[in-house]
Amino acid sequence: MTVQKEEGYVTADGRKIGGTLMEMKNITLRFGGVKAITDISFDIKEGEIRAIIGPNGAGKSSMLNVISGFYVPQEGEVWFRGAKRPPMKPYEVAQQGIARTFQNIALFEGMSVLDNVMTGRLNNMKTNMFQQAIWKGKAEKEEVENREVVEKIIDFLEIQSIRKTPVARLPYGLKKRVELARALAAEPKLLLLDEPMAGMNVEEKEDMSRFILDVNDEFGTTIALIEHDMGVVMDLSDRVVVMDYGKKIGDGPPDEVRNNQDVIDAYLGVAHD
Ligand SMILES: Nc1ncnc2c1ncn2[C@@H]1O[C@H](COP(=O)(O)OP(=O)(O)OP(=O)(O)O)[C@@H](O)[C@H]1O
Repeated sequence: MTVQKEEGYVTADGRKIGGTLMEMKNITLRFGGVKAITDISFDIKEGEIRAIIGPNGAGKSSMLNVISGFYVPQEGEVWFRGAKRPPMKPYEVAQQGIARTFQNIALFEGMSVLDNVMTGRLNNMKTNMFQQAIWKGKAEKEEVENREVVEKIIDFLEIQSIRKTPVARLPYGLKKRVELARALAAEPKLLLLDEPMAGMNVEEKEDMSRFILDVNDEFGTTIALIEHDMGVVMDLSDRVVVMDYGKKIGDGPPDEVRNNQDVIDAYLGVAHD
């Protein structure tokens, strides 16, 4: 088991990483007889970019789904912002400040980019539909505030020119960027990215990498991601958890993980499909 440290650290490039934001303690998740995750512990610190990697079927998606509240593990504890999290619905987890993107894009294809990004703010709205109907002023003020946040993110991700375009008409790489914009619109404390580069060409991957780094830098958003592209993972991440057959076989900065013999055997050095 890893030693959990409360304090932060300074990265090789001089960024200050804060204390523990999330802690997974001895998580075990089963689907019937299949153990997708076996007794895994790790933490995510404020402001860091944390990757979860491993061969196909290692349990990465299952772990992301535990973090996002989609699956409740049979054993173990999930701690977030210093408190043990009781079993929660995904929307409650979202309200706590955890947003995510999906492996297969999950946008409203017929709606414009702007409207899609606005849906990311639904959890942040204080007035409900009834209040909006009878209390126009307050709802209008909220709408203006929401618009401001959304426009800032649209500018930041450089998608101003397509804000009125229906998502269905966009190329794949831009759709992925719109999905990132929608997740950011919730102003999350922790952003989960499920294979953000999957299916992208080299140029699209470079763009996405830059945006992920800029989001982390500009908004201070803590990011946890699953990714198959090893080059991307090693370049982007501050620390990496490596899973294989549901178990944790490595945990540390990219250079350390890269030289871990178990990791080389399981994933990096050995062809795996
Ligand atoms: N809903 C489910 N029902 C039953 N078994 C599942 C379910 N989801 C995952 N599994 C099993 O749990 C194990 C881990 O799967 P998971 O999808 O988490 O791995 P992964 O590392 O994300 O894989 P990939 O890289 O291929 O997406 C696999 O053996 C998988 O078949």
